[in-house]
Amino acid sequence: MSTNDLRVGVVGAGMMGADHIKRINATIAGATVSAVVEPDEQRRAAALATAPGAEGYGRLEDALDADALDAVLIATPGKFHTPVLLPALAAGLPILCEKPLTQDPESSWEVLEAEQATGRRLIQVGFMRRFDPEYAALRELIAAGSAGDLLMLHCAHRNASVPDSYIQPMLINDSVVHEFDVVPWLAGGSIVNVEVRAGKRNSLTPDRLREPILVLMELDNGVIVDVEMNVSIQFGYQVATEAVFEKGVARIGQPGGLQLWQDGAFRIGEHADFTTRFATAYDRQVQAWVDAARQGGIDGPSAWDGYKVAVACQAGVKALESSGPIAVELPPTPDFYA
Ligand SMILES: NC(=O)c1ccc[n+]([C@@H]2O[C@H](COP(=O)([O-])OP(=O)(O)OC[C@H]3O[C@@H](n4cnc5c(N)ncnc54)[C@H](O)[C@@H]3O)[C@@H](O)[C@H]2O)c1
Ligand SMILES: O[C@H]1[C@H](O)[C@@H](O)[C@H](O)[C@@H](O)[C@H]1O
Repeated sequence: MSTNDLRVGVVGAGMMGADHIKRINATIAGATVSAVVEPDEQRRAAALATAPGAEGYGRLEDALDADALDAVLIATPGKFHTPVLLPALAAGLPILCEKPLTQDPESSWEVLEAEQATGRRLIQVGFMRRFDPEYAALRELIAAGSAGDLLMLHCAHRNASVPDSYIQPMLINDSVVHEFDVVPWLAGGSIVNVEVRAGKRNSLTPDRLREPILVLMELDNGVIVDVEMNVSIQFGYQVATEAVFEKGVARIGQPGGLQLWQDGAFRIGEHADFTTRFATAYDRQVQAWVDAARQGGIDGPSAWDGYKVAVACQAGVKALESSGPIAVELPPTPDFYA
């Protein structure tokens, strides 16, 4: 650790938090994990074993009292983001908050108000797809217009399987949440409505879920988008987009692993889960945040972006339970985020 390093407190040392702790100490320049905040003693001890020099705490407030950190990375489950965001904001610290910002628009609005009260934009939301090189290339192509105007996006979001804790609304709040952020960022418009269609159920889907689903979005610039959301596809993890332009078609997220010709067949390796598919995106996201946090700011999706996604998710969950499109209605952008 260099004395100039940003001292990062990681809150929540489950799957994602443990991954970020390793990333910060092994890959990221200018930062060290100085505090691990995790109520579960076993998980805290396991994380501390990978973070030499870090201190362990059960609550963020205790780490703040000990002046143990300069910035906070939040990796608690979404329903426990607000109780961590509010004290971190009150302490005036830069924050990287894993998606979603919070579970609903009301609590996200409360967080926006708390951030505005600090007078600074301190929250970056972990919509890491914006840092994926392929998404960035597609966004540049769309903005350049060299293939003509963008007309449609076909998105596929496929998980091999999901844990027992994954319930029906999470198809939207935990998974399509990524498309609700990245699609407007790619296509340069706002979501005006969301519709969900559920067709034939996968017999391999856990009993508590009804999927795959098709999520349709209309943007205010006329672009329409479909997302196949699928969490029982078995073969691996695949997040792909096909963009249809006036004069061409572009694809991202195609399998890019080992190519193997054997036994009269041709195979290409595919990802098993998001940790490898988005490894570069997570690294770039955390490095951008550390660089900005060292200057006291953020460099990525803002709390306002998180709020807009919370409104889209609320419409998406309603659409899961009804038929036809549900409007996505946003209040005017507060001056602070304009
Ligand atoms: N960007 C991505 O691709 C991606 C992938 C997976 C998860 N996530 C997000 O990361 C976050 C964590 O997900 P996960 O799968 O690692 O969850 P997890 O359940 O594996 O781990 C969460 C940890 O937080 C701890 N925790 C709960 N409340 C706490 C509190 N108040 N203070 C400190 N620790 C607390 C729990 O004990 C647990 O160890 C979620 O917001 C999730 O949506 C993002
Ligand atoms: O929490 C995870 C994560 O956000 C992944 O990026 C997404 O593909 C999964 O569907 C979701 O369950």
